[in-house]
Amino acid sequence: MAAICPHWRGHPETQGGALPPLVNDAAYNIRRLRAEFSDRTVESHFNRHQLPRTQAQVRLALLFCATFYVAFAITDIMALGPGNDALILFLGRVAVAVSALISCLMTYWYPHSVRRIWLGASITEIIGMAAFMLVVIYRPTETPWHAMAMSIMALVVYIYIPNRVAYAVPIGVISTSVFVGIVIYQGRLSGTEQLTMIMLLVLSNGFGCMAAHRYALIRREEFRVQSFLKNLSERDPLTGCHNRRYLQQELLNMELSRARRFKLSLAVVICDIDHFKSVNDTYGHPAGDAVLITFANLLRSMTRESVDSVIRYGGEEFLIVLPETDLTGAVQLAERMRTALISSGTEVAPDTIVGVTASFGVTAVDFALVEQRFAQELLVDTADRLLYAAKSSGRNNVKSVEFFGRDSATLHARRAAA
Ligand SMILES: Nc1nc2c(ncn2[C@@H]2O[C@H](COP(=O)(O)OP(=O)(O)OP(=O)(O)O)[C@@H](O)[C@H]2O)c(=O)[nH]1
Repeated sequence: MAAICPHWRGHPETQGGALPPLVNDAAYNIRRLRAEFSDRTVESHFNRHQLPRTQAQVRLALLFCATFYVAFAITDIMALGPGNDALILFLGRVAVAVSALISCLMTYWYPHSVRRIWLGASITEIIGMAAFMLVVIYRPTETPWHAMAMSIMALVVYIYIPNRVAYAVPIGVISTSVFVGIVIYQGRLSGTEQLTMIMLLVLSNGFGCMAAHRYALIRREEFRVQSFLKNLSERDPLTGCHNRRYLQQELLNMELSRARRFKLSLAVVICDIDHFKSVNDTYGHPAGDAVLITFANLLRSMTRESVDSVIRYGGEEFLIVLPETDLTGAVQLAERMRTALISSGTEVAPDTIVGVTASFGVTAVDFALVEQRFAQELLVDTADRLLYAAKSSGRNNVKSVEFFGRDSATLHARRAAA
């Protein structure tokens, strides 16, 4: 039975080692106004990448703000004296602290969710602003101090508490407007004082917005450069496939430990274009390159996006890692690839189509049966030996064997090569 599971998706966090999407101008465009990547996949990749830092920042920022918020209750009591008014303000301040605490706890309860961080931060900010409006209403004689506090709070919302710019800006602007409305309604400031206060608040909001916007852009620019370098070091520039370095340093270890942990099957296919040298010799190196690209595209188009990985293993040799796939499924796939390659061709010059065949070595390990540990190279070596067995027995065919660990692999590979 083929065990290819078309809907398999790794958890976002366990995909930590996964490559970001290929860097191209369109995918990594930043929408200047929103200060976010225009491509949603890239934006969510960016947010996942930032998640641990965002969680740490949000916890520190909210707890720091909540502590100060509650501490300022002393000034309520000093201004209003102990009584119902001070109690109402105190309850408002406690509500902010509770909301901040819950938002911090949410970063532990939902450690993979960026959206919940934004939700928690936004709700705490809104409750904080609402509680502050109560202070403004109950302590109407201290408007200049409130205006100063409002400026600081707006800056905190824009810059200090991590949030989407698209959420922070409306929260900052609306709460500042409500504050100005209350102050004008209270009518304790002269026209000149009101104008001065409004201009100062516009200034702090403007600077806050610009700083938040600039910070969001800078972080995305950094991410774009990092992704570009990661792609350079982990992808083959000709075909866009992963390169051998990525396979050996990250991918195979990650997939093997995942398969071992969940007792799943994992298949490895190595394939190599037959008589590729003669393509180069007959049509030239650029034509050979074009054939390699066709082959790589065919392999990629026949594997599951974000699940399987196609690696350019050598010159004209490709390795495919198929998670949650047993030997039967992998052999079926290799056969489909082999026949698809026969019926495809590459136009290397006007009216010149080059057709090639390929040989395949396939192996799979079922961790429900194999408990012993083995070096990742052993699995790849087994597939490689099967490839050479396929080459020796006339090319354009598929050789396979189940991998049972060190000894059985050698035994089976020898048997298959015989
Ligand atoms: N065009 C092109 N050729 C490459 C590239 N990398 C390796 N090659 C060529 O691939 C060819 C591999 O030749 P061989 O190893 O003899 O294999 P083959 O001719 O395919 O023969 P079999 O594998 O035994 O069927 C060599 O001529 C290399 O120069 C590349 O990036 N582009």
